[in-house]
This record gives sequence, C-alpha cells and structure tokens, in this order.
Amino acid sequence: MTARILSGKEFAARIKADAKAEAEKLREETGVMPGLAVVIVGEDPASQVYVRNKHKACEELGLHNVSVEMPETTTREELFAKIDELNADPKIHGILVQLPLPKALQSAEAEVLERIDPNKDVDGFHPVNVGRLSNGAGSLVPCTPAGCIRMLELADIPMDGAKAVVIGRSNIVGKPMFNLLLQHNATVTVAHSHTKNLAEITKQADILVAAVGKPGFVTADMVKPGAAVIDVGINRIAPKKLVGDVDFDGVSEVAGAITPVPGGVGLLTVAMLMQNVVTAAKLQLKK
Ligand SMILES: NC(=O)C1=CN([C@@H]2O[C@H](COP(=O)(O)OP(=O)(O)OC[C@H]3O[C@@H](n4cnc5c(N)ncnc54)[C@H](OP(=O)(O)O)[C@@H]3O)[C@@H](O)[C@H]2O)C=CC1
Ligand SMILES: Nc1nc(=O)c2c([nH]1)NC[C@@H]1CN(c3ccc(C(=O)N[C@@H](CCC(=O)O)C(=O)O)cc3)C=[N+]21
Ligand SMILES: [Mg+2]
Repeated sequence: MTARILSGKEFAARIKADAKAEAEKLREETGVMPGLAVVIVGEDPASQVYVRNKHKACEELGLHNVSVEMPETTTREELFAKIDELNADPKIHGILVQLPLPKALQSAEAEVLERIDPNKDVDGFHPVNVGRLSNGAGSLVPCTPAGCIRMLELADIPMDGAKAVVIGRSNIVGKPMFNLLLQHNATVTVAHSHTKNLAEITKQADILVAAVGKPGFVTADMVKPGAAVIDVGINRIAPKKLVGDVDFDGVSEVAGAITPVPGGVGLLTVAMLMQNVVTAAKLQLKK
C-alpha cells in the first residue's frame, strides 16, 4: 500500500482563497483591510524564512502587513513598548511575536505573550485565547494545529470517534492539537518524552500527529496500517535540506495518508495565519 499524499500546497490554497474572499467582503462592508505586524527580535535565520513566507502570503491576499525588526539586544521594556504601540494601532489587527526570542528575553516569553491584546493575538498563544480554546469557544486558535484540523476536514478524514495520538505536548502545537481533536470528537492520547511503550500507543492511532522536533522519529513499525499521519516537524538537517519527524519513505508504505515536509503542515500554518488575521479584524470591529 502506498499512502495518499496530503499536499499542503493544495489545502493551503483553499484556506487562503476563503480568507481572501472574507477579507474582501469585510473591506466592502466596512472599509477595513485586515493588517498583520510580525515582530522579530534578533537574527535567527530559520525565523527569517518563516517571516518571509508570512509576508508573501499577506501580499497574495492583499492584506496590510508590516515587519518590525528589533535588535538582539532589545530589552523586555523596549519590546513591551513596541507591543503597546501595535496594540493601539488601528491599522494593525494581528500581532505575532516570532519565537523563539533571543536567550536574554526567553525568561520573559510568557509576559511578552500576555502583553498582546488577546483580540490581536493571531498566534492564539495569549492565556485568554488558550482558555477560550480549552472551553470550546476559541476564535483565535494556534495556526499549526488549526491548519492540521482544517486539512483533515478538507481531506474527508473522519475525526469523530477516531483514535488520535499526538506526540508532543508543547503549548504551541501538542496541547492545542489535543484540544481541537477532542472538540472534533476524537479519543485523544498525548505522548511525550516520559511516555512508556510509545510504539504500542501510536500503533492504535487512526490519526497520528508528530510534533517532536526529531528527524525521522516516527518509523513504519509505529504506525497502524491505513492511519493518517500528520508530520508537524520541521528539522533542518543541512543548509538546504528540511525533513519532518516522520520517516516519510518507510511510513508511506503503511499509512493511508501522510503529509510531506516540506510542502505539508508548514504551508497550512501560514494559510491559517491569514485566516486568523481576518478573524482578528472582525473581533475588533465588534468591540
Ligand atoms: N510546521 C509548522 O508550522 C511548525 C512546525 N514546528 C516544528 O514542530 C516540531 C515540534 O515543535 P514544538 O512543539 O515547538 O517542540 P518542543 O520542543 O516545544 O516540544 C517537543 C515535544 O516532543 C516531546 N518529545 C521529545 N522527545 C520525545 C521522545 N523521545 N518521545 C516522545 N516525545 C518526545 C517533548 O516531550 P517533553 O514535553 O516531555 O519534553 C515535547 O513535548 C519542531 O520540529 C518544530 O520545528 C513547530 C511549530 C510550527
Ligand atoms: N510566534 C510564532 N508563531 C509561529 O507560528 C511560529 C513561530 N513563532 N516560530 C517558528 C514556528 C515554525 N513556523 C513555521 C512557519 C512556516 C513554515 C513554512 O512555511 N514551511 C514551508 C517552507 C519551509 C522552508 O522552505 O524552510 C514548508 O514546510 O514547506 C514552517 C514553520 C511557524 N512558527
Ligand atoms: Mg517549542
């Protein structure tokens, strides 16, 4: 058996087309064009690629977008002041502070995320949005998990009653993925570095999500025949070679469906960010 390849490009195009139509309708009805500010502190090369992709997507949809580049030496107070300024800027509906922050600011990460107006928090990382998601009333939901769910829906992969296993429990991927799958009536297990007998658990999954950060971590023997395997991992193993957390060649012999890396979940993340910018603009009009 060879798995169906779930093309991020195709699904991302559909998500962006929907967001674009919604943005155009909003502009016609209210004169408001949704705007995104991406704040990048320091010069992490990986972050710069993602930031470029986000701006390209904004251009494609005609969204207002600004890039705020701050030096590695930025202080907590300076970053707060910038966030306060963007919170107050009526042209900016979405604010994203690129993570990871430089070492010196890492201990302030939670405070930085809490400084963002929850209605402008297009990453969905603010505790208010984390709580809304957990309560089942999330409107700004973290882009990567939201993109994975939208893809499962568009690909007609049933979540209702399915057994789902998420490997990874980070605040930005694993935990929100758990909440979303649960809301879609999957029976969800979250595995992490302390999990025992991981392969036994993953082998039960109809939907297996890998968000570990280790190249080729999920191998064919860990996968139930016919399962949908979603590879969130982005691992740069050489300057121009990107791989996921899933051993693609081996697993695609066993799985029913699989996402490639690159060209998979990363593209959905960017597409879902565009949707969140439009959603955020609407939330602000309601205030
Ligand atoms: N495609 C996209 O758009 C995005 C991709 N990513 C990528 O996804 C991956 C995960 O990111 P992120 O969630 O931030 O990563 P983190 O490093 O924050 O979390 C990794 C998780 O994997 C778990 N883990 C580590 N080793 C094992 C193991 N041996 N067995 C089981 N679980 C293990 C950790 O467990 P523990 O908690 O116990 O330490 C942790 O929960 C990365 O490759 C990242 O680059 C991230 C965001 C967006
Ligand atoms: N505040 C914050 N929000 C994030 O959403 C966030 C972040 N910080 N820090 C880093 C991670 C990672 N991330 C990706 C975005 C796009 C691609 C992407 O476009 N990937 C393409 C191209 C990748 C490439 O060519 O390098 C692909 O997989 O095909 C990947 C990963 C967002 N993240
Ligand atoms: Mg992390």
